[in-house]
Amino acid sequence: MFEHGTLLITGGTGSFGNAVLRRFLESGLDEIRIFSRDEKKQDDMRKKYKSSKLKFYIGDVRDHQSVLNAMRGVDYVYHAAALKQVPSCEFHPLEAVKTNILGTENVLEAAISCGVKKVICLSTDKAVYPINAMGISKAMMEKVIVAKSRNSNSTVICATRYGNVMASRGSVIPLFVEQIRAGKAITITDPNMTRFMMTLDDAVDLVLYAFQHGQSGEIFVQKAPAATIGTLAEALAELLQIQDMRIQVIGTRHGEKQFESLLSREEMAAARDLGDYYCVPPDLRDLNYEKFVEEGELRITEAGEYNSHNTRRLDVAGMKELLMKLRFMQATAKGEHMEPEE
Ligand SMILES: O=c1ccn([C@@H]2O[C@H](COP(=O)(O)OP(=O)(O)O[C@H]3O[C@H](CO)[C@H](O)[C@H](O)[C@H]3O)[C@@H](O)[C@H]2O)c(=O)[nH]1
Repeated sequence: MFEHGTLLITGGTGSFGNAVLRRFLESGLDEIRIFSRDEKKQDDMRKKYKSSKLKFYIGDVRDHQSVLNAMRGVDYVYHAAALKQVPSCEFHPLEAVKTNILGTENVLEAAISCGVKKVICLSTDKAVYPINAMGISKAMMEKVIVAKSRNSNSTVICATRYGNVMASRGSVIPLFVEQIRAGKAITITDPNMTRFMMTLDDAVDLVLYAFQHGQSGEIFVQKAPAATIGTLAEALAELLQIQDMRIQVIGTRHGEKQFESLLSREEMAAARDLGDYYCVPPDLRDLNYEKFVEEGELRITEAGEYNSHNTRRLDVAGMKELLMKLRFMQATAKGEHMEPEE
């Protein structure tokens, strides 16, 4: 899709950064810059990809100067750097503010001042009706994105929002597999809890779509099916041919929702349905606030949110089919060991 140019990936050593990089290495880009704090992971990537297109920048999105140094001469930015662990953000909320909110401000300001053409920022369903510090900081990040997009004529700024990425590092699927392999009981929080189920490949498709079609201030949302955790556990047991799987119900963890929402009611009222995706246009009410204070909208009253309880629900067969699209599960079902999806 890119004929030429330079792409900067913040958080480029993480799973999203890596997945996007793999796709973009085959594009016409001249240079791809990986920006992260992690020297060791950068070195691993250098050895793994062995590409002269790749350039590595040590820095932190919290440090404006380090972002600016990496931004000069850049055409496109994929901003994936974030603190994304729910528990750590809960205990250290100001760290989430610094990385997720102020770090994004730094990236966008640097991009605007360096004349970058397009920036795509990564968000999460936990930013919708947020209840934990990670989600709240990502919700604020989205507000910063939309506010910045109002003031920037030359740099297009968009976001993509996802549900859970299946089999990502530290997530429930590799955990259940590990527990099953060790002959332990699997620890289910609540068998009726639902989550959107999405592959990393789907996530990358949405980034490409946003780079191609996004207008400033738009948030692109991946439509996805959902499943209960009980269904997920049953599907895994069938795929791994476990007859007598033991289950321990441990209860809901702190900061955890029974279901996730990908679009709020207000957003659903305004969203464009693009088939596989929704596009939420920016709120362009001007700074006079008149419409905000004095006018309501009936279409908001009539709309309903889009969440993992009311989206298409996978049964055990559907869940198995989706799981088997993952390289991680294909290897696991054959009894091979594979690291979680990167
Ligand atoms: O032992 C467990 C762990 C999880 N779950 C359930 O499995 C689902 C998914 O849990 P994950 O931990 O895989 O994903 P979360 O939705 O909790 O959030 C994860 O993905 C987020 C990114 O969106 C953050 O990275 C976060 O820290 C990380 O835990 C949830 O319903 C959870 O209750 C269990 O049943 N048992």
